[in-house]
Amino acid sequence: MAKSSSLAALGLTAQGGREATITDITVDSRDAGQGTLFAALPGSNVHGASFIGKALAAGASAILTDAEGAEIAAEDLAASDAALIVAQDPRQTLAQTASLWFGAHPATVVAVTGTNGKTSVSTFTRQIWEALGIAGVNLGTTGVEGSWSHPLRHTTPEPITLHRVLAEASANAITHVAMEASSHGLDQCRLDGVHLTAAGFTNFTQDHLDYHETFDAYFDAKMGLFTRVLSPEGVAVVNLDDPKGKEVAKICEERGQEVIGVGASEDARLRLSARRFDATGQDLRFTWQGKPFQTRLDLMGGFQADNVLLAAGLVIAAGAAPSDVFETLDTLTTVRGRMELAATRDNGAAVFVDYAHTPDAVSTALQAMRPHVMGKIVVIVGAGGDRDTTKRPLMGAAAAEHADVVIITDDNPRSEDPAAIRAAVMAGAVQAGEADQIIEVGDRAEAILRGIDMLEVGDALLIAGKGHESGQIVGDSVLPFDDVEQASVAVAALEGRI
Ligand SMILES: CC(=O)N[C@H]1[C@@H](OP(=O)(O)OP(=O)(O)OC[C@H]2O[C@@H](n3ccc(=O)[nH]c3=O)[C@H](O)[C@@H]2O)O[C@H](CO)[C@@H](O)[C@@H]1O[C@H](C)C(=O)N[C@@H](C)C(=O)N[C@H](CCC(=O)O)C(=O)O
Ligand SMILES: Nc1ncnc2c1ncn2[C@@H]1O[C@H](COP(=O)(O)OP(=O)(O)OP(=O)(O)O)[C@@H](O)[C@H]1O
Ligand SMILES: N[C@H](CCC[C@H](N)C(=O)O)C(=O)O
Ligand SMILES: [Mg+2]
Repeated sequence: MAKSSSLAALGLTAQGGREATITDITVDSRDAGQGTLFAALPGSNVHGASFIGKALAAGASAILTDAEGAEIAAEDLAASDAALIVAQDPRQTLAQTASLWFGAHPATVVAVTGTNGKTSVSTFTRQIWEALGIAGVNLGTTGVEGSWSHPLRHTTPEPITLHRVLAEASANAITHVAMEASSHGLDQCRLDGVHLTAAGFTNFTQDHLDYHETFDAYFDAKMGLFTRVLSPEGVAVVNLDDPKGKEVAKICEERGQEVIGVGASEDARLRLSARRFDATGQDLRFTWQGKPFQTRLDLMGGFQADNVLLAAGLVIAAGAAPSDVFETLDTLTTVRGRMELAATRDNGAAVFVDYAHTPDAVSTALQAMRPHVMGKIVVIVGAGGDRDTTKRPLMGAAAAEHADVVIITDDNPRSEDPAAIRAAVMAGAVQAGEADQIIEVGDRAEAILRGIDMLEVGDALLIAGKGHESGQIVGDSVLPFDDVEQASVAVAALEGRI
């Protein structure tokens, strides 16, 4: 039977107390039909209210918008008998409505925010649950992954998609979800209808200033996870080693949330006490409420250990026994495209693919490689088009500061001139000027081939920026491109195997 609901059952009150039967919900007038609730949202390009007339013509039975939207579409609305719901923040109302429309979501949902590490932490959280025999998925940049999977367009999907996916996960017997809360998603209240058990904070550095404009606005958007979405009964798991960590913990404590501090900091409840790196990973010693534990991680880079401990904190916050959680840590495997060993030359030199696409991530990833690399480090770096332009020179500078050879290439140029993006990255690299060699190779496949060709015994290459991505966005086209695949093809060609 086709689904339908009254406005009241969706928690909505229309002007004049009008009722309507809702058969579908959409934010896009082009998807509206008979009985649809059309949410006309204020957008970054246009107010969705400009399309109310179209939605009504298609048969929409109710319109959700704000006061501005009601004014924009006043004529169309007056001529229609559709119900009108005017909300102060229609995005937030939509999130609650979508939650009621799609029904129950898995009982345990945790979310993680921070500039870098969200995908990694949510993936490790899911891996720990699986090792504990719990049916869990992670949901974010890499889609829904785990015992049930589903592709996604956004890191944090808009509420209609999000709640549809959560309901489907639930119907597929998934009980636990670890999701990413992007700053765009938080700013647009995309996950406000999700009931969270716990929420995590990784770190705060520069990204997305094109959208948020200031660091303060960007930080406030992220803090919405703790100040708005996670209830006072929820548990906050906070990386205290980040310069903003203590401030985040204070914000959470003021809201009445239990805080599990993680990191090397003295105050951390889950405290990293020592780590030793070797060629294939690292050994960790840590304490939980003062009690010592140790584990082995077959993961490259100190930041991966930070992410693993945050994930362990989230799993504990969601109810698992700490000692059971710690026993699973040596089973964790590399997150796709995050410090992933993509290929090895016959001389032993390693090629890593990593999703570093912020200045901090480029420097973290390169510094993470140092203890594992005896020779020189070569990095291939670029920056995405139609994204924060101010991060480009900073990414170039981070590359030149921490690598011996820098090859500047294209990432996803999108609508921009790739040469201009490369020039901005180059300007930062040249100004930092610490690398022995800085070159520009626009074509990414050629840059990878040249980078791998430079590797001698003991050297390593980092291919930064695109991680798991399987395409390169040039203009409106997505051209097939996979860094891991290109690296193995290049190694095979250079070793004379193809
Ligand atoms: C900047 C941004 O986040 N924009 C999102 C936002 O679009 P918008 O509201 O600004 O769109 P708009 O073009 O102004 O249109 C306004 C409204 O009119 C509606 N419309 C438009 C045309 C029409 O014919 N009929 C109609 O009804 C649109 O559906 C929209 O609701 O709401 C849309 C629907 O929910 C999103 O698809 C869209 O994501 C765009 C595509 C996007 O690329 N977002 C990226 C930047 C993003 O969100 N990224 C983060 C990850 C970032 C990270 O951490 O790395 C993510 O969570 O994925
Ligand atoms: N804890 C961390 N601290 C600093 N850098 C990190 C950390 N974790 C990951 N990174 C860097 O950030 C890159 C992206 O990691 P990840 O995909 O987990 O982050 P994300 O926050 O999900 O990114 P996105 O904003 O694209 O969703 C990694 O490839 C690595 O270079
Ligand atoms: N979630 C990030 C991913 C960036 C990945 C990088 N390859 C790029 O295209 O800039 C964004 O959309 O800004
Ligand atoms: Mg992510």
